Amino acid sequence: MRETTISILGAGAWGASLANLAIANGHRVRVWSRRGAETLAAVLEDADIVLSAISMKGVREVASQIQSLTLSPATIFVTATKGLELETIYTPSQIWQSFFPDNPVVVLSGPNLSKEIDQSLPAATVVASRVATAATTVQLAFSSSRFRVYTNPDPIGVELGGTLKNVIAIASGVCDGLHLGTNAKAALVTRGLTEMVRIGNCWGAKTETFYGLSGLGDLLATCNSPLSRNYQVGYQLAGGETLAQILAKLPGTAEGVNTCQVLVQLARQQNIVIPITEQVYRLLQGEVTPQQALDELMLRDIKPEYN
Ligand SMILES: NC(=O)C1=CN([C@@H]2O[C@H](COP(=O)(O)OP(=O)(O)OC[C@H]3O[C@@H](n4cnc5c(N)ncnc54)[C@H](O)[C@@H]3O)[C@@H](O)[C@H]2O)C=CC1
Ligand SMILES: O=C(CO)COP(=O)(O)O
Repeated sequence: MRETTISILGAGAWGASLANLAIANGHRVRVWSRRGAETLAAVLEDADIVLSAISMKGVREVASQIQSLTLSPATIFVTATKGLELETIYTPSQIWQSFFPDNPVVVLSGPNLSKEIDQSLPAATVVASRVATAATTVQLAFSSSRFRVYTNPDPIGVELGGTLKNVIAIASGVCDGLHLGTNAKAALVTRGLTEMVRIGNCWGAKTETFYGLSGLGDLLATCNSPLSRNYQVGYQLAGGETLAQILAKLPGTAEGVNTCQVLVQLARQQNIVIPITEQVYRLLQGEVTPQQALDELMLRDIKPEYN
């Protein structure tokens, strides 16, 4: 494996885990944090790969700061953020590409609960790009005996899988918090996947991508793990806490809260039917109780499974 210079943006849970994976593979790794002493210019100097693990709300600001630096057009940008921008409905990779139109952009996403990766437990992920050689470079840089990296040619599908599942993870937390049982959970996750495909297709994502690691895989991980912050939001809402109380003590970011708002806005504009997401939104807004959200879903007009 060739030694590569990798600059990681964001020293939160996921940035730190990815930095450790890259260090364990023998690369030169520098980490930038907005609270750290090092400048972006120093951290990005001579970077072969710039990997962003910044939460959604900071992506545009950091990308715009980097735009004023001189980077080689060969520098690969990797985005590991799972969110959507409220004002533009852009995905993180679309933001990076808009600031750096001549650089390859790669999406890294999969069932990757950082706490498990920090314990060196085995995991797999996906790197996706329209530039196949860039995806392969990132695959080689991060692959190891404990982190299996697949390439994929559908970056928007891979990115949306990781982003959209966060909303279904909140719903799954509610389902478990209300002790609704295994049948209910299976129905929720499966119908949630249908919503993900429906929304993803509007963006041009391929249906098959949602049945892979970055879609179904990440859905299974986050909908079934108390380590998921999004799941925790739903679980604690079911326990009667308010969203403000939950977010005040949550360790790190639960992107599904903002993603849900963006999706409902988009679905209402474009007449996309996403009933689970709609009920999660109403719950997060305090418009319905968890039980009322469940009743709304169960009492929708009956219909064929596929249409
Ligand atoms: N923690 C996990 O298990 C995983 C997280 N992700 C995704 O990675 C992203 C980051 O997640 P975590 O590291 O868990 O969150 P975190 O809350 O631990 O860290 C967020 C990082 O973003 C930085 N940040 C936030 N706003 C910023 C701004 N305006 N300017 C500069 N930096 C800013 C913070 O300083 C921090 O370094 C999220 O989109 C999340 O969905 C993806 C896979 C796994
Ligand atoms: O995306 C994740 C795992 O793949 C992390 O999930 P949470 O952001 O819900 O903790």
